[in-house]
Amino acid sequence: MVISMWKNLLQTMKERILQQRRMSVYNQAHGYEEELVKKQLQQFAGGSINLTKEDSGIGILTLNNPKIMNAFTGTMMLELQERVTELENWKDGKGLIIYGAGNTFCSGSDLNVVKAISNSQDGMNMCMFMQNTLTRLMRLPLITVALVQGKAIGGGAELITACDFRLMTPGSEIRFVHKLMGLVPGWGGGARLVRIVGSRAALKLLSGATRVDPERALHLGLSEETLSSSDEAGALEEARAWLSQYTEGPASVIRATKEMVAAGRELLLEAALRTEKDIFGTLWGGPANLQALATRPKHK
Ligand SMILES: CCCC(=O)SCCNC(=O)CCNC(=O)[C@H](O)C(C)(C)COP(=O)(O)OP(=O)(O)OC[C@H]1O[C@@H](n2cnc3c(N)ncnc32)[C@H](O)[C@@H]1OP(=O)(O)O
Repeated sequence: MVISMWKNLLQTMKERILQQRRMSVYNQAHGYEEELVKKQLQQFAGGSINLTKEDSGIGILTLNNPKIMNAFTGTMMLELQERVTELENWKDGKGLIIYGAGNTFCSGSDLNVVKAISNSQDGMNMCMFMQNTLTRLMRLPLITVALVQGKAIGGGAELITACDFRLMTPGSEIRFVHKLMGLVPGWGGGARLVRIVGSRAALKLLSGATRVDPERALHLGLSEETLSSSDEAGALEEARAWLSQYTEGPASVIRATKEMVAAGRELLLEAALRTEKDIFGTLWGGPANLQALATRPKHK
């Protein structure tokens, strides 16, 4: 009995690790040693990443290091990974809002960390760690929204591109300042930005280190809407209401919809079509489908 429970536990852990590896971009085959990277990031402490999971199926992820405009310390990078793992295992989740404490989004990587790991190998390790985490965030079966108040700068601008949607508050700004730091994006924000706004607009925003205000972001399709509130509580409430238009209904259907769109976005057509068929198969004849049929709805 104990042995079989132990075997089941091992099997579950193995499946979870395999699933995370499939979701990630880098593993040992790419010379990426996650445990070593984690040990190094652990040395740069400060701030936190907090997650609350609401009964409505909406999660709220807070970047919390307001003294330095929510810049990412090493431990915040580690905590972000932990929170993403928690969200991957949240089976009732439907949506996620990411925002920054203290009325501003995030000013990228903590410059103290940037200076301390300024050799190429350490930089690449940090880049692979963050790309893995943000890719897993992007692939969550949740509809994700970045609520941009204040500034989203550098790595903060990269983080918002890992969300499905962006909402901005009046006076807020998105800015890829990498060029001014002698860099290009490294957390996957360059590749994702091209897919969101197209290569010409992305090239302008990156090579000009351009300030993007809410009006320009709307015009580029980088933001969905400019909210009317500037204060934290009001903006969060507006973001919740905006997201709830898309998360109403059974979790199984919302999650399947996001997974299908993510496959369409990332895979070649034939693979995306096969994935769509597989996802369809999980819903057809299922509880939400049968209930809808039983109530004979008309979609007037
Ligand atoms: C692949 C990842 C690439 C990266 O993310 S590299 C990092 C890119 N980010 C940056 O270079 C941001 C540098 N900071 C700034 O430009 C300005 O602080 C910023 C964000 C425009 C805000 O300007 P202001 O509104 O005038 O506020 P401020 O400068 O007085 O900042 C308030 C306090 O926050 C600190 N801070 C802001 N961003 C930081 C960061 N990334 N790392 C470390 N500390 C940071 C800033 O030094 C200031 O602290 P203090 O009051 O001087 O002690």
